[in-house]
Amino acid sequence: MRVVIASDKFKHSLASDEVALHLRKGLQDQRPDLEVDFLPIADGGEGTVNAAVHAGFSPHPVTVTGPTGQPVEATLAVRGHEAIVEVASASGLGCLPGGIPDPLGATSLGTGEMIRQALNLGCTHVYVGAGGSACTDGGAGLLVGLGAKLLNRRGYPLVPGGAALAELGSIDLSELDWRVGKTRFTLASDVNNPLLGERGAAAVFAPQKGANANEIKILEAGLTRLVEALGYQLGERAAEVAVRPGAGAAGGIGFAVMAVLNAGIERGVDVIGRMTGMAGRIAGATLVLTGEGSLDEQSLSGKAPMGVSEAAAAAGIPVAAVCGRTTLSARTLTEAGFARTFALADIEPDVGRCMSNAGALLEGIGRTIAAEMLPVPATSDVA
Ligand SMILES: Nc1ncnc2c1ncn2[C@@H]1O[C@H](COP(=O)(O)OP(=O)(O)O)[C@@H](O)[C@H]1O
Ligand SMILES: O=C(O)[C@@H](CO)OP(=O)(O)O
Repeated sequence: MRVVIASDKFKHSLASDEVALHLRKGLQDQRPDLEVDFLPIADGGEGTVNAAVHAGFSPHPVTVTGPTGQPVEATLAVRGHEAIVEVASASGLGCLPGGIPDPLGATSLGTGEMIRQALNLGCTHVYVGAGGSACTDGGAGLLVGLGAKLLNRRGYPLVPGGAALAELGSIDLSELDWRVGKTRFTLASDVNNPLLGERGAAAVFAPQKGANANEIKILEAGLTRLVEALGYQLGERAAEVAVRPGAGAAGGIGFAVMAVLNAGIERGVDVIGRMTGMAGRIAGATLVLTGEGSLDEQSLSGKAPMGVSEAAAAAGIPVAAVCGRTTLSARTLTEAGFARTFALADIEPDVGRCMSNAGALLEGIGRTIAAEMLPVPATSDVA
């Protein structure tokens, strides 16, 4: 009997492989006979490069400019002519010095620099893994990292960050790295939000980057100006791309890579699922476990647990969700395909203890799942 664990990270408490290890321990405490297959999964955000490396890509360390200007060590995943660039590893919340947010000033420059490194390595298909970013600059920094010139209304180079975009005078794409036009780009997105408006990058994701209500308005004005200024270069295409699903991913990096780099879009979980051979690994299992820190409305719009749930449904295998907390109703969870959902917060209501004690709580859930969701072994299976 085999159980597949394909969980995303629990942000702020456990990485994806830690989640899997604790669940496996709990399952095997209860059922030592159980075979547990660990499938690292991610949705474009944190852990995407790690999952790709598990799938056979080579890690390639690079030093790039972090979200607030300091150097950060990031990692590219490379296999043949394909590269995976993870926004979170160059321009992510985890790259902020001392963890201090900078919602107005944080830049995606390092992600652009990392794409350039991928081009230097001869890669001709670059996946840009979106999610977990610290910035809301519409990918303006990323474009600068690839050679674009952004000038303010007085003709001087624009200050980095989303707030400064309100002062954007013009964008010059003439010195964009020439290899961009010869490269295939795919946005591996964790969300399908548009760039602007109440479902946009600033309104939905800037609060988790430290922005208050007034700062959200400033960032929204900056992103609006970016679309307008790019319109002088790209015509109506700029406004068309801004409303596309995924344009609001990673603080609007989705917009820049689709509008300027002509990227196609795919759900990050589908990209990683394909690379890790998820469908084949799930086939023939008795049960699939997936999850993430917070199972919420955002999860339903294409994050890792949904991709795993769909793959399990296609193979006719039951799937259970394990999460730190969920804001979804029992009915919604069932409709999303989860036979059962286990939330750490239901066992330990104190948030601090729930975060610090996540490993032990997951082991308890693993034991419960083994006892309640797995068929009793035939007597001949028991030693
Ligand atoms: N051990 C835990 N217990 C309760 N909630 C948790 C735990 N770990 C993470 N979370 C919640 O999940 C949130 C992170 O969500 P997650 O789904 O992991 O990432 P993302 O927002 O990138 O999709 C945290 O801010 C926290 O609210
Ligand atoms: O980086 C971001 O702006 C968001 C959306 O892409 O990421 P996450 O889903 O990890 O909150």
